Amino acid sequence: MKQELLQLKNLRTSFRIGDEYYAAVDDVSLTVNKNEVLAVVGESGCGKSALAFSVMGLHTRAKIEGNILFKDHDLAHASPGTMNRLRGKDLGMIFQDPLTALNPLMIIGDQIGEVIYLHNKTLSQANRKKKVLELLDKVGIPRPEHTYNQYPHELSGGMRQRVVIAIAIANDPELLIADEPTTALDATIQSQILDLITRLKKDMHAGIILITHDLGVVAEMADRVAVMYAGEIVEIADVMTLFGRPLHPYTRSLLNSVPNAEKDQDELHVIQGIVPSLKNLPREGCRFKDRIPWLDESAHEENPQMHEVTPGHFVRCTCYKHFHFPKERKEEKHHGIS
Ligand SMILES: Nc1ncnc2c1ncn2[C@@H]1O[C@H](COP(=O)(O)OP(=O)(O)OP(=O)(O)O)[C@@H](O)[C@H]1O
Repeated sequence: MKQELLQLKNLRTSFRIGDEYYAAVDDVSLTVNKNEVLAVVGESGCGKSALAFSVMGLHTRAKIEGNILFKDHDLAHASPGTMNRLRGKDLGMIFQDPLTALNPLMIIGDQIGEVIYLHNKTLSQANRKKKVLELLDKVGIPRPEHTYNQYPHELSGGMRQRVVIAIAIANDPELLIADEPTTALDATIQSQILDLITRLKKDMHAGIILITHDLGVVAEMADRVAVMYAGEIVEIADVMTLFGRPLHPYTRSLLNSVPNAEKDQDELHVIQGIVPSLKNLPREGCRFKDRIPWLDESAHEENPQMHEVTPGHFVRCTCYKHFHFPKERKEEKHHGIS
C-alpha cells in the first residue's frame, strides 16, 4: 500500500529579477510516497533544483507559494527554526558537487559527527564516533578509521560523494533528495554511487526525490517519473509507463523516440530551441508550443491542464493527442483515421 510522505500542492517558487518576481517552479503538484524513488527530469534550467531547494527550505530570497506538506508541517510556510530541526534529521539532501558540500577545513569524522550531534545531543562522544564509523562503512568507505581523520581534499570524488551521502543519511531521514548526485563523477563511480542509493532506499524505507537529466539513471532507479519543462510538470507516470508510452511531445523528445506529428513527422527528431531564460519563459498557454511550431494552434489548450490518461499517468495540454507512435499511426491509417 502506498503511503504518502510528501505532497506538493500548487507550489510556485519565484525569484526577483529587477522589480518583478518570476516563477521558476510554477503550480507544481505531486506526491512522493514512502519507499519510492520519484525521479524529476528535464533540461537544464527547467526548475528541478529550485523545486528541491524549496522542499529543503534552502531558498533565502525566493517567494514560495502553495503548500509543501510533510508530516504535520507545511514546509512552504515553516519557520527557520522548524526547517533547521527537520533538515539533517527528517529531510536529507545529497548535493551535486561533493567538494562544495563539504567543509574543507574539517576532518570527515567531525563533519558527520556534527550532523549527528545537532539532532542528538545526548549521545556520548564515543557512541557518536562509533556511529560515524558505522556510517562510513555503510556507504562503502573501505577504511573508516583512516577516513575519519582525513580532510575532503585527501579523498577521491567518489569517496567524497560517499561522505556526503553518509551526512545525508546520518539521522535516518524519511525523505532524501538527491540533486544530480553523480554529475560530478566519472562513469564507473557513478554506477557505484547509484547502487549505493538503491541499497539505501531498500534499507531505510525512505522516499527519495532523484533529480537528474540522465534517463539511464531514471530507468535504473526510479519508480515514478515527473518530467519538468519551463517550471511546470508536463508528464508524470510510473517508470514503465513513461518509457513505454511517453505522451507529451517534450517527454518523447527527451526519450529520443521518433514520434510522428500529423503534419511533419520528422521535426521532432531534434526539438528546436532551448528552455527560455526565467524572465522570458512563456507564461500563457502551452509552454512547449514554440518548440513545435508546425503544430496548429488549435491543438493546444488555452489554459493547459493535467489530464489523467490512465490511472496515475498524467499529461499536460491536449497537444499530446497529435503525436502518434508508428504502430498507432499504422492502425489509424487502417481504420481510416489519418
Ligand atoms: N536564486 C535565483 N535567482 C534568480 N533566478 C534563479 C535563481 N535560482 C535559479 N534561478 C533560475 O530559475 C530557473 C530554474 O533553475 P534551476 O536551477 O532550478 O534549474 P535546473 O532544472 O535545476 O537546472 P540544472 O539542471 O542546470 O541544475 C533558471 O532559469 C535559473 O536561472
